[in-house]
Amino acid sequence: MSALPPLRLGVNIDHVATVRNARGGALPDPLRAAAIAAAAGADGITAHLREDRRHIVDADIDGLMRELKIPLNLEMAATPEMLAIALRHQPHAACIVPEKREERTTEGGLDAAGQHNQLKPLVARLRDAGIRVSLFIEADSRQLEAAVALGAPVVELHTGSYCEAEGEAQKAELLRLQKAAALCAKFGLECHAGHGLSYADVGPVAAIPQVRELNIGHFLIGEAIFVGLDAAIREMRRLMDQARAGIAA
Ligand SMILES: CC(=O)[C@@H](O)[C@H](O)COP(=O)(O)O
Ligand SMILES: NCC(=O)COP(=O)(O)O
Repeated sequence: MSALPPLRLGVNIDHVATVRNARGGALPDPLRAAAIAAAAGADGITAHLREDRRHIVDADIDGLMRELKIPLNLEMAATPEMLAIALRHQPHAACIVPEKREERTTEGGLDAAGQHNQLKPLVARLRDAGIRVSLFIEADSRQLEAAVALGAPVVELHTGSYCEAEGEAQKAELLRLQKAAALCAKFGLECHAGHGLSYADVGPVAAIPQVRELNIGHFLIGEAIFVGLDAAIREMRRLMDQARAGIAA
């Protein structure tokens, strides 16, 4: 197999802000986490400005745009408020994610097919502003076709079901991701993946040749409590590169 394109690691710093907000103070500072992640080899930072600001808040996005030396991928719901914020900040990328106030975390992919009319103008506005638009969707051909119809150049495949499954069920979920990633190449979509990934399950997803970027957060921030953020990121990077080397050989 010819040399694969590099696999980027986006570090999601949401849950540094979760710990900070637990006491309502300024520490731990998500901006410090972003700087450590960049120094540890992260290719980008992902931050999810939720409508309820349960973790990342507007001032965090202001600070990241002011200080970050690597690309920011702003995760956002498809709302007029978030569109205005994205257009004001002009981050490198914006990833449109579904949001429910009562959810503990993202529970599934965006229904790009069912929300075509709502999403079309929003995707166009972001693209016209030069922001790389991705849609956080299920590994499903109908959603991939919808992403093409919407003019989104990138999709991020939801890996939550894969991470939660075990045994034969996890193999089936991995096959779903592999097939969707192959369809991305056929459709001309750049393929990313994320949600729930850990050391234990990142390898097979990193080994999908069409996947160009993984966005990983919760596990890394949790691991950082025990080994430090730099070491956690470097180990994730090592596992990703090891998996990638295995298919490039
Ligand atoms: C879309 C996704 O899977 C995550 O990037 C998202 O940020 C999860 O939401 P929380 O970070 O609030 O758990
Ligand atoms: N889009 C996925 C992401 O940014 C991180 O998800 P998680 O690793 O925090 O579950």
